[in-house]
Amino acid sequence: MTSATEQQLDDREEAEPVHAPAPAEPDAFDQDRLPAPKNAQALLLRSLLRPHSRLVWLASVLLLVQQAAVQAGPLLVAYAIDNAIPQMREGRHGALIAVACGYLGCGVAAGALQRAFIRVAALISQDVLIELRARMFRHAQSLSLDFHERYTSGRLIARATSDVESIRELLTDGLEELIGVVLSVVYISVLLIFLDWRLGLVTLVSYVPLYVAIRRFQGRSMLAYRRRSTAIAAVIVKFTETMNGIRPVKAFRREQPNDTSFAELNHRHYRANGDAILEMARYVVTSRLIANIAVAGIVVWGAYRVAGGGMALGVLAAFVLYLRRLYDPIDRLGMFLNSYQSAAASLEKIAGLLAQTPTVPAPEHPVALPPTAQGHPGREVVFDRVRFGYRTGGEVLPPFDLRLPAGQTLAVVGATGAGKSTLAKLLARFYDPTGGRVLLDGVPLVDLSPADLRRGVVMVTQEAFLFSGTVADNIAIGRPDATREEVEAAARAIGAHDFITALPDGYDTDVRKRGGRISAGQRQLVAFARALLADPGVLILDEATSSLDIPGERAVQFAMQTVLTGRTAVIIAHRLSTVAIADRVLVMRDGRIVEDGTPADLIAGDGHYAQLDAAWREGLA
Ligand SMILES: Nc1ncnc2c1ncn2[C@@H]1O[C@H](COP(=O)(O)OP(=O)(O)OP(=O)(O)O)[C@@H](O)[C@H]1O
Repeated sequence: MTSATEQQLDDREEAEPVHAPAPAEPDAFDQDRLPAPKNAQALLLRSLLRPHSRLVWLASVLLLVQQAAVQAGPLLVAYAIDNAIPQMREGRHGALIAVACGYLGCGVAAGALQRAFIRVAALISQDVLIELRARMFRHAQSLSLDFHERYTSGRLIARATSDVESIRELLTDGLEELIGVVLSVVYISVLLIFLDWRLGLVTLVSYVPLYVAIRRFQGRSMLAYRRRSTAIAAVIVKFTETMNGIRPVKAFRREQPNDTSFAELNHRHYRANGDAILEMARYVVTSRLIANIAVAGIVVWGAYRVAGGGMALGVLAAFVLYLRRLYDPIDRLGMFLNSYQSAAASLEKIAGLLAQTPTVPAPEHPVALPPTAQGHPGREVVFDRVRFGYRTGGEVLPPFDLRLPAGQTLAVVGATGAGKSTLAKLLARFYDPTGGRVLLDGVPLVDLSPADLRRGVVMVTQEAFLFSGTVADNIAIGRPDATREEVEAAARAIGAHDFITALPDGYDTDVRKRGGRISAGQRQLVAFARALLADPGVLILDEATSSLDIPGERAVQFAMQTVLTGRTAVIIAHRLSTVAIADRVLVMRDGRIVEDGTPADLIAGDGHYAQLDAAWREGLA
């Protein structure tokens, strides 16, 4: 589990001053930006757009033609000044009418094409966003437990909300303008050269300092956006972590310190945002200055040439109109680049997340579990020279062998940190051993299909988590195709039927809306009913450490015995009463099995379990 301390360390890592020089290479340990192959972003984008390739082509053609219609205007003005007006002086109005009709036609066509483009682009962007969210959800669910223990749920929420939102902003607001500006620069440059190559060349020369300014801005603003995106993720992480842990927050009066650390994170986001805006302001000032110098130079030179008869007045007028169209959006280009940078930073993070592969992969060629003996759901479990260490630390379980015959109930006891949960997690295949194999009825767990594995082994965790939905839905998670009768039968067998029917809507009570009414003991009963319905061959119970009242304790004990009947079971036991019902007890210390025997045998000895038992009994007395 990611402890609060680990989280704070992560937060502190992210809390570097914003103005500190950014590292040249992204830090691989900065978990907000997971390492990904270099072209992961491009591949992701391509894979998202591929199903819409026809629409992408259609949108491109619409935009190309629309820009051509838009850019025809100044050419028509030049024609009107240099040809239509002289013809009017001779009493011929045809050319002017043709120009006016052409201007109007281009305007109407540009509008209609833009409308069509917006509709097509909206179709593409909506589909891309839906697919992206679905992929992230699917992928995050498929990733193994060790990923989720390192990458907090707050970070995942940040990916699915603020990062997807910045991509949405680009797709729905910025992309059309960005491509429009690029297209208009290309069209206008060609037209300017066509109108007057000398002045056209001067315009092209002005692109050099503009290009330098844009590149500079892009580099700096990318860093600013990365910082901003990391900062907003930290804000979301802090927010979700605090609200998820609202009970300990209240119990330990953490409100004030939380306010302080949240304010720091919030302020960090504020500063990162400020940096991005400042970069934008610098760029706008520089690009305007360059544009104004270029326009002034071209107008002066153009005026001399018109005065000297080397250039038509209409051509100069068209030139000035085009220059306005060229340089005006260059300011806005910074803004669009900003939204592009922000989306690129987000896409980078999402691509990093999607590039993660499960460390506990499903087998390519699954092996089927053999059927169990008639009327006997239990399966044999074998740990064969198994050893294990978490990725982030040393060896937790040195090599060991363990065989559980089908139907045996094993209680695992030991001090905190002894390795009990780790052993259970290996059996549930939340992790794969670093060495050796875990076998279920002779089949290695790594060879079982996910469906067979979940039918074979079920783990009931301490917190007995309830999902939003009704009580019946929560029980049916054990077997989604179960009928209401089967759900009720499981609840009855566990002894949960009476309390469930006493709830306001019985089995249809929404556990989230009325979650407060379901006590810790009752939650455990629901979790047992769920496990009973799932009917696994092997059941792992991580017994809750919190003690219940005596009737609650009895109810849970009864339910536990019901659910264990005939199954192979591993119970991480914290109560004497639980160990007493086990066929066998395993005592663990520092990852090693130090005692193994029946409860009676171990009590009769003078080992660790005998001492533990004596202490328990003393406590009870
Ligand atoms: N996700 C993890 N990453 C790294 N180390 C871990 C992780 N989970 C547990 N550990 C370490 O592995 C060792 C065994 O932990 P484990 O949770 O299996 O003990 P336990 O006996 O179940 O303890 P408890 O009774 O407190 O739950 C401990 O040293 C613990 O710090």
